[in-house]
Amino acid sequence: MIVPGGSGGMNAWDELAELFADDAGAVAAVPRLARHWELAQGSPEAGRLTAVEGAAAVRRQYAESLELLRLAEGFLAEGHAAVRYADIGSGGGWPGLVVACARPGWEVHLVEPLQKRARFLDTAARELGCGNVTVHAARAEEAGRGPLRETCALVTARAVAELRVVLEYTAPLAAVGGIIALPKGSRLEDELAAAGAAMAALGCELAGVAPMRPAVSETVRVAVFRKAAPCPAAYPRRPGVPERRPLGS
Ligand SMILES: C[S@@+](CC[C@H](N)C(=O)[O-])C[C@H]1O[C@@H](n2cnc3c(N)ncnc32)[C@H](O)[C@@H]1O
Repeated sequence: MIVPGGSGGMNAWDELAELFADDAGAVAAVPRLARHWELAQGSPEAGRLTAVEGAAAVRRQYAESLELLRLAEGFLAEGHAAVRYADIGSGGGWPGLVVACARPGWEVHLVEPLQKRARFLDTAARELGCGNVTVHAARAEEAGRGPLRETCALVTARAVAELRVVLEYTAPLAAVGGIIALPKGSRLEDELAAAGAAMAALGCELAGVAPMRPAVSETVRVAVFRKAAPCPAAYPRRPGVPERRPLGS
């Protein structure tokens, strides 16, 4: 468990490095992640990026992002040294910019429609020396019809929408055979039960549900989908439609 820093003992960033000690990329990224946190807190252009503070932020934002990466990689095909990866609704950069820091060899695309957040992501990526990041100031429904369509080995989205909606945001970007990894809380079973029609329409299969290690989160599990078939041209629907009329509703 990550505990608050303070006088003596390990601070939360040291604890983060220890939690991911077997991931050299994550350990090497920790100083840049700490710098990202400073930038996020001090960014007037990005507005209020996260409600959590201090050591809790290190666990909620950074450990959960790295854990999502760890679990998703378990589902990626062998030989994924260079991966095109997209994060939808990146907000202040969780998990997309965290992954970019931990996997500098990956091509990372952050999709975030709010201009001030997209600007923050772009500035932060440059400040952190993440030359592998492209920020798309666009909605998922737009990005899913652009050059990224069906090209990504991995797509994530954290805290963006309910499952059947976020599948329509993410599935069009995943290559056939690619992985969509979505962290979810206690409503996962209900959301999965409601997502059957969306999965079938979008060419996705449930590959597994992977709980985070308790030291990272007692509650978050990652629903992992494999893109089994090409996404029909009808998806994603026009901006706003997936949320207003979720598939299967
Ligand atoms: C609650 S925030 C989560 C941000 C970040 N993923 C995190 O976990 O801290 C949701 C984000 O999704 C973005 N978002 C909402 N609808 C979207 C859409 N249709 N396409 C892409 N991003 C969207 C919002 O602008 C916002 O930044």
